[in-house]
Amino acid sequence: MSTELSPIDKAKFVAAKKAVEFVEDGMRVGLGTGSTAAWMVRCLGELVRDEGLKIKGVPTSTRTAQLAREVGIEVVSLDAAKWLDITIDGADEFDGDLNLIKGGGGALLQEKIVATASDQMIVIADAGKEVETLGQFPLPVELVPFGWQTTQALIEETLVSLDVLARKSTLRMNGDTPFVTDEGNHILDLHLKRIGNAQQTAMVLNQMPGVVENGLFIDICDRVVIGYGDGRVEVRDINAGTIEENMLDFVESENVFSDLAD
Ligand SMILES: O=C[C@H](O)[C@H](O)[C@H](O)COP(=O)(O)O
Repeated sequence: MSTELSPIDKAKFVAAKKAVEFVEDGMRVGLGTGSTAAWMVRCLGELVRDEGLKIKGVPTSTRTAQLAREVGIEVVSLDAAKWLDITIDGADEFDGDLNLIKGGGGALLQEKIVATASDQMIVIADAGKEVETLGQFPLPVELVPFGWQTTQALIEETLVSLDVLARKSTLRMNGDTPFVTDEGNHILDLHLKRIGNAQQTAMVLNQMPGVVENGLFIDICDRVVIGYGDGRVEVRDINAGTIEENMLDFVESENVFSDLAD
């Protein structure tokens, strides 16, 4: 079974497998969105089914909510949970300070609300997501549909004052129509190449009328679990640096793989 996985999927899987070790019985858990987070939801589902782990999961997208229910996790709303013990989510990029770019899958708004309402946020990622400076991955910005072109023009104008290398932006599409988020908004992807001051960029973007949220997660993530294609995992803590490195076994979770729908 494991030989069917590409090295990148193996890396995502081992990161997810390691991260669920931080989830304890009775916890309220924020469930991220994306291909890496999907592994984590499946691994949690396995613990719920096979080991009787009792958790309440707060999903960050309709996709994740559906998957969580499929694998047997009790799903509750954030308002019902009120506060979360832990959130585990993927990322598009992370830097040495564990600041992130998220939103490649368009779920950044719910993801940021959920992560911010958690005692700790753990990011799971393959090693290729680590960057020296954020910005090679296009920065997603969620916009209300009303007047989005005006908002885009305002953003492009304002980028001139920010420490970024490039300033192109594109509306994310879903075929011939604009992509629509779970909250009914659009996503503008900012092709900045290098974001010199991520905190300032995040603040300036969020002050603009029409902008709902941006994909920069600054000072939110506590730990990153980095997975490698050969099964190695590294746990990096915001305060303590690398706190654990080991190898994980692919075979023990064959039932997680066999559940895979995509
Ligand atoms: O909106 C999507 C999320 O921020 C994802 O967590 C992020 O795009 C990473 O996704 P993946 O694990 O599929 O690379």
